[in-house]
Amino acid sequence: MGSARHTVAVIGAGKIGELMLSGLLRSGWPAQRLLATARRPVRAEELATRYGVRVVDNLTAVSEAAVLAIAVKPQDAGALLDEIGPKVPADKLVVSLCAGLPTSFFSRRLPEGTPVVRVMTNTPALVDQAMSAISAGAHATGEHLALAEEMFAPLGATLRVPESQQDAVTALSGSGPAYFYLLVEAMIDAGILLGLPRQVAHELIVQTAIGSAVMLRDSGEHPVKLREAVTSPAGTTISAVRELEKHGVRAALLAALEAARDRARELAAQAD
Ligand SMILES: NC(=O)C1=CN([C@@H]2O[C@H](COP(=O)(O)OP(=O)(O)OC[C@H]3O[C@@H](n4cnc5c(N)ncnc54)[C@H](O)[C@@H]3O)[C@@H](O)[C@H]2O)C=CC1
Ligand SMILES: O=C(O)[C@@H]1CCC=N1
Repeated sequence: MGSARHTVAVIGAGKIGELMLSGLLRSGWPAQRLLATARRPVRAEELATRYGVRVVDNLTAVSEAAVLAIAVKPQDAGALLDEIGPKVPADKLVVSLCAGLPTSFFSRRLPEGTPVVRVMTNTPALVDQAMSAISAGAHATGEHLALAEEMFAPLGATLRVPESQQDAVTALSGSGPAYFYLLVEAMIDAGILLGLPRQVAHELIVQTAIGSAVMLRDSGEHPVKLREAVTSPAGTTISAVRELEKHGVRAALLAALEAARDRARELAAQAD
């Protein structure tokens, strides 16, 4: 499939589809090489005005685009594939962004030989800090993977993973931003409990989150080492850590991510 600047159609441009469109545009992908589809006319109008891309119906997208990025909810993928599946020429690349759905879900509904790539990205794509994990399905070659990487690299980091890891990836990095936001929200509430004005608590915690994240990425140190460096003997941090352990925060995270992984599997079973 060669290099970039193929026409990419985002089928079902909701939250994630819009992030893809805006990221590709920021990276210099020409607007005339992007198409989007939407169910509601108001949404179509909004996307066309905001991004200057053509919003078309699904079948037009299928015939005009070289790459079809499927960004509908997993629960809507079956109906979408009933509509477009038989009409997709086998030389198109189908890129699924859907949580849970294996590439075989698409392959079974597409003409024999159609390449399918599965990508799990996340919402920090909005600030070019996404984590996108990319897997080849049946008929997807190295070239198809490279093209998918070319589309997602401008949105942040990319990583190739075996498809068998994608449900776990979804639990970790796909849903991951939500866990961090929840932690931040809870810590801001704790600041209120301690008597700080909300705005002050917000500023303290957000900058602390950013600083900690940059250190995690750039210091090369294991998180245990970074935490130990904060934890003074008989100090404040260890008192807080004791409470976190007492309340089972570590076990809660293990159980939470396992539940997210299981939900991804359920979505696939329900869609089939
Ligand atoms: N929100 C997130 O953080 C992430 C979501 N995903 C995946 O991305 C996909 C989309 O998720 P969201 O953007 O959050 O959902 P969303 O509901 O915001 O977007 C889906 C869009 O698809 C449209 N749609 C549904 N059926 C359609 C059809 N037949 N033709 C045209 N448009 C159709 C809907 O109207 C909606 O605008 C899901 O499969 C989800 O698993 C993946 C990674 C992260
Ligand atoms: O909650 C969800 O199902 C989607 C997939 C990963 C993040 N959001």
